[in-house]
Amino acid sequence: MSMNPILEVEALTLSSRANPKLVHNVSFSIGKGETLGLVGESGSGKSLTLRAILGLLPQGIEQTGGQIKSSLSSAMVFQDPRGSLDPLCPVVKQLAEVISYRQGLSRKASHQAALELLEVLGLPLSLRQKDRYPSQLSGGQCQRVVIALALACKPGILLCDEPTTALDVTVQEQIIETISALQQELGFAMVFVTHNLAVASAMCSRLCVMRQGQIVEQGDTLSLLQAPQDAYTQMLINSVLPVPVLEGGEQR
Ligand SMILES: Nc1ncnc2c1ncn2[C@@H]1O[C@H](COP(=O)(O)OP(=O)(O)OP(=O)(O)O)[C@@H](O)[C@H]1O
Repeated sequence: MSMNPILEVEALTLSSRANPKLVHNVSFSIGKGETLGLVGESGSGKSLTLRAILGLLPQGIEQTGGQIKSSLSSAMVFQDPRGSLDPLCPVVKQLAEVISYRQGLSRKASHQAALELLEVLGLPLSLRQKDRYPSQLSGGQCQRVVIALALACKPGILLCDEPTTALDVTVQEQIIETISALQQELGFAMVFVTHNLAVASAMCSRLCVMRQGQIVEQGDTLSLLQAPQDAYTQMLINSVLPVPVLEGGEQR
């Protein structure tokens, strides 16, 4: 648990009619500027936990136990970048509308702020024109826009739900670097969901390992990866494929 938490999730339980323990008794906290990773098998409740923090649970799912205390606002970067954007609205306009709504700026100032934010996110000038739509952007460029949309809310906590899963490996690395650099600059805390333990170890100071709706182990990232206490955590670490040894060469 963090010493001065800005987000405390205490004994969170999320239920649907079919399953009262989709997420069960989940507790963790994060401090200012800290990054906590949620890792674990598919369907273990990572995304639902993020959505509960955001206050946007899917229809049919309810919080039936525990509490979430947060002193700062949250914004979320979803898994599927293209699906997170309105295909019929120009990219700059989508961002300007969020800025206008969240920051109360005029139309002109919001447009200018949107252009600046897209530049910060590394979107080329050609794609920052007024008539550019999401379909004209690559997956990585869409994800940069989605991150810009989240940052337009000036969040104290950025909730990242596998933000690089839909992208190829080189673009994944660029996006991770961009998020890390922005965190350094802006100082937001993150809850970062990933299947990738290498990404988790690079991004997160602490990890929670989830299985079947529960946290089976949590702790400092290095200690947890080097000396996992729970059998499932050990299995998760062992399931990372080693880089094959090339004949006559050393393992890289
Ligand atoms: N809208 C929904 N209605 C009913 N059940 C849902 C809904 N969304 C998720 N669930 C169920 O809740 C459980 C947790 O789902 P969640 O999406 O949080 O898993 P996850 O750990 O994020 O998985 P993944 O890594 O595959 O994204 C799963 O059993 C899933 O089927």
